[in-house]
Amino acid sequence: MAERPYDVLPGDHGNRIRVNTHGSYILRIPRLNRGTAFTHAERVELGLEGLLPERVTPLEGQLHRAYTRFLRAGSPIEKFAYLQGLRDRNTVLFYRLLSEHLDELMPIVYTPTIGEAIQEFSLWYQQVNGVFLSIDAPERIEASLRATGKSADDVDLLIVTDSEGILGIGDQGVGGILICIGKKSVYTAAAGLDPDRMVPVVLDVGTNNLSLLNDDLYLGLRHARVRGERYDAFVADFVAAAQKVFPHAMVHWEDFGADNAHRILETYRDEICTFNDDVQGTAAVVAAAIMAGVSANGERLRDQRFVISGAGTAGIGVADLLVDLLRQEGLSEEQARGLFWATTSRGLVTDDPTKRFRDFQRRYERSSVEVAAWDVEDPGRIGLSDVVANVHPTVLIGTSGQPGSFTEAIVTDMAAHVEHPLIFPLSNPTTLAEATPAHLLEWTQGRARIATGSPFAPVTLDGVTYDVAQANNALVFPGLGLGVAVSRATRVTDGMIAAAAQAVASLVQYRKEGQSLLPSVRDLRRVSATVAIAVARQAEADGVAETPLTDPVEQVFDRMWQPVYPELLYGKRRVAPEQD
Ligand SMILES: NC(=O)C1=CN([C@@H]2O[C@H](COP(=O)(O)OP(=O)(O)OC[C@H]3O[C@@H](n4cnc5c(N)ncnc54)[C@H](O)[C@@H]3O)[C@@H](O)[C@H]2O)C=CC1
Ligand SMILES: CC(=O)C(=O)O
Ligand SMILES: [Mg+2]
Repeated sequence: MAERPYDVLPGDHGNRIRVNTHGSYILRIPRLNRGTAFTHAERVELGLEGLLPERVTPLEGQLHRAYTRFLRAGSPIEKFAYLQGLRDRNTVLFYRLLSEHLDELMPIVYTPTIGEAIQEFSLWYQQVNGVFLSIDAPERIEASLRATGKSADDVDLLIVTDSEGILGIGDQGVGGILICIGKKSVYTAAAGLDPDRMVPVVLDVGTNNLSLLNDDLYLGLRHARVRGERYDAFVADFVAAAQKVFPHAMVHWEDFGADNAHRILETYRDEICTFNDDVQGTAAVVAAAIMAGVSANGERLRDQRFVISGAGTAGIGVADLLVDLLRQEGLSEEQARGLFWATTSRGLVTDDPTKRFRDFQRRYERSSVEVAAWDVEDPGRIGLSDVVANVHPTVLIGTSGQPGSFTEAIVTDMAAHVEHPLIFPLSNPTTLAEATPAHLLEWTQGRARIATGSPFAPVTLDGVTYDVAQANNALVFPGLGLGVAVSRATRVTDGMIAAAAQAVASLVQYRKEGQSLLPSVRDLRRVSATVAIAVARQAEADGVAETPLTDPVEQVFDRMWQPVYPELLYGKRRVAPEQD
């Protein structure tokens, strides 16, 4: 292999780098570039004299400038574009800015703004660091992974989408690469995964989005989504190539359509180290919020009745993990499943053979005998209001992408039977939330305990300020990825997902009305480290860890990349950061 422009040397949180190039190239490599922070001595040493304005600005000053520039960018999508440019110019500055203003920048680099950026991908296109794989050229997969210039030990994580179910905005074709890039940013900001050690990948299998197919600017394959055997063979080819080129990398699947999400996870979970964020990451964070809410009510999980509105990728993932946790409370699988009612666009999942429910949904089917006794509006489609009226749920979870579907009538009905209903409108982006926290609190006179998918501002009602928990898988996947990397886990077990949920829940002691059910996004680094330690310990307990855990706290901390300018080793010399 040709000499690489730089090598990250072991130790010092990934911040000792050997530079193998010279001059202006250095400014074009985001991991090496310090822009105006290069001191005069460094500029001489590295051949950068005359390529930068005279005045040196250390990192602190650059942060001030970048933040000022960020604030001046007008709309959220302009802020997104600014940050995208910054990330591609200067890795350290971007991640330092993100870490220092996490709650302000996350909604830009992640949900909700990322949804808009994905929809506008082809118009706003600028080169991105990721891999584009075409179903029409499966023979190129391996070469494309190798074209990243990374070798077997360089990659911890592949973040992969086929873009069929991006957030709640559906099929977005090749633009889905941006969700992988957004997740990558969160992995680094939250858990310190080295940004160089992750590769975003889009599997371009075509799109059924007619607006994209009819858009001259659209950059992906111009044909309908390929399904069936060819699709499965393409995914299998990808997995085989990934195993060959990056044998130690976990494969993170993101935003696949419901069928493929569950099927792919089932196919590969016992074969490779893999994880579906929408199914398992969401499940862990939602379970954590439910555990916090249930214990705030002085109850147990087994005392609850759960209604899942939107029995798709995320909804069924949540139900499956809750069933595992209910079994830990002593219920049988059947008893645990009996506490769930799940709805889809076709209404309540029942054993009605005339309805086309999917296999993974049928695990939660209710018997026709049970519902025959219900008083319902339309027996042909038992909707959410019927379910709530007949079940009196204590927990209502929204993963349907149907904005406003938690109506005032449904919520007041639920709250008429439960002192503190747990109501989680989880759909993203913000515009797709099933209800707003302000409405939920107003309709329940402040009694509802709420968690949302996208961020919402606190709500004040009758003198109480309610912090709204953001039940987003961002509280889980970064720590999970870090725990897997530290332990070099060869599989992601159900136990590791449950451990992640319990780790998040352990960080919340619900003491006063209005408190959030989950730790704040501001605390993401602490949350992720806690999740990582729990996951690594569980990997060891489950016999899937390749690296022994001698001192998990130290091992996790050591592995976390810090956004500071690295020590550059240039030839035989050391180019020290920030000295003039
Ligand atoms: N907060 C978080 O961390 C996460 C939130 N989500 C959100 O959940 C939503 C769904 O995502 P996925 O599960 O990936 O999508 P999906 O397409 O797999 O599932 C959506 C489900 O909603 C059902 N549905 C559609 N209309 C309905 C209606 N009127 N009533 C009841 N059910 C209906 C569909 O039949 C389908 O089963 C999205 O908005 C997504 O952003 C997803 C993953 C993580
Ligand atoms: C958060 C996330 O993964 C989703 O909305 O799909
Ligand atoms: Mg997702």
